Amino acid sequence: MNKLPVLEIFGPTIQGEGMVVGRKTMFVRTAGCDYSCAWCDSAFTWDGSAKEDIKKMTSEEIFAQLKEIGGDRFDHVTISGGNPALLKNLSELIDIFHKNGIQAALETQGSRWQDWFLAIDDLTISPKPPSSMMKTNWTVLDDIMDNLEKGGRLANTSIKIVIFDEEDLEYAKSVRKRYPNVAFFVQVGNDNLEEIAPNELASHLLTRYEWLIDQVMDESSLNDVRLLPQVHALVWGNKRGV
Ligand SMILES: C[S@@+](CC[C@H](N)C(=O)[O-])C[C@H]1O[C@@H](n2cnc3c(N)ncnc32)[C@H](O)[C@@H]1O
Ligand SMILES: Nc1nc2[nH]cc(C(=O)O)c2c(=O)[nH]1
Ligand code: SF4
Ligand SMILES: [Mg+2]
Repeated sequence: MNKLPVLEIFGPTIQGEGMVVGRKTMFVRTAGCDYSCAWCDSAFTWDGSAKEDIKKMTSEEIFAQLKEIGGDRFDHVTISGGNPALLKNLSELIDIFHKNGIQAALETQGSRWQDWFLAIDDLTISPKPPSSMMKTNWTVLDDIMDNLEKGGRLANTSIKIVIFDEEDLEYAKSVRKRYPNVAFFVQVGNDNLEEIAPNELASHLLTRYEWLIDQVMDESSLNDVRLLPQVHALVWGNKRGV
């Protein structure tokens, strides 16, 4: 029986980021990542600190838990991590969603391809800028975008770049230029993962948002783009499971 490493199942909540921001959704968060971004807001998925909480679950068990906590109050599930693209066998889970009239979204960084990407309804690829300290493998990312285009999935796909500084903006510009036919989002980086007061964080992130808006407004190579903060961070701060 195919089992998946799961760290969190929660919702319904709003999708706080990117292409379907604001949409009511459930979340399934898988364990494990091939990256270790300097500013990862979900480091517990890969740094060992939540090792004891990882549950090996079948697709049926995951769906049963989603129904147990979400009832009939959802029709959309976002799979995030960690990097869910490390898992070969997510087709079964996506099939269960679709058979039950539920759409599937994915959050991944574009470092690995899986054939089941072609079945995802809202696919977010989030390549990592220099501030993350990670290095983009352009060959892999080109292949992913190519496979999605050949599979007729570009309308279901978006690119989302998190921005902390000017160097990240340059990186975003190069990604935009490389993949001009894909919906493109820039997202405010949260550089205060220790803050526990949501209002303090919101006020700080809105200042960062204004800075990002100013930068992008001045940039002719970033015209057909959307800029967003993480809405869940504005509402709930750094709280987990929201
Ligand atoms: C935790 S990651 C999991 C999915 C996948 N590993 C990825 O990075 O795309 C989910 C999203 O949160 C973003 N993210 C992580 N840390 C962040 C931070 N400190 N500020 C803003 N966005 C962040 C990532 O770039 C990604 O788009
Ligand atoms: N509400 C909410 N929206 C999100 N969008 C992407 C998230 C993620 O961690 O992947 C996330 C999350 O953790 N919570
Ligand atoms: S790729 Fe995603 S989960 Fe992995 S370290 Fe970076 S932000 Fe965190
Ligand atoms: Mg998150």
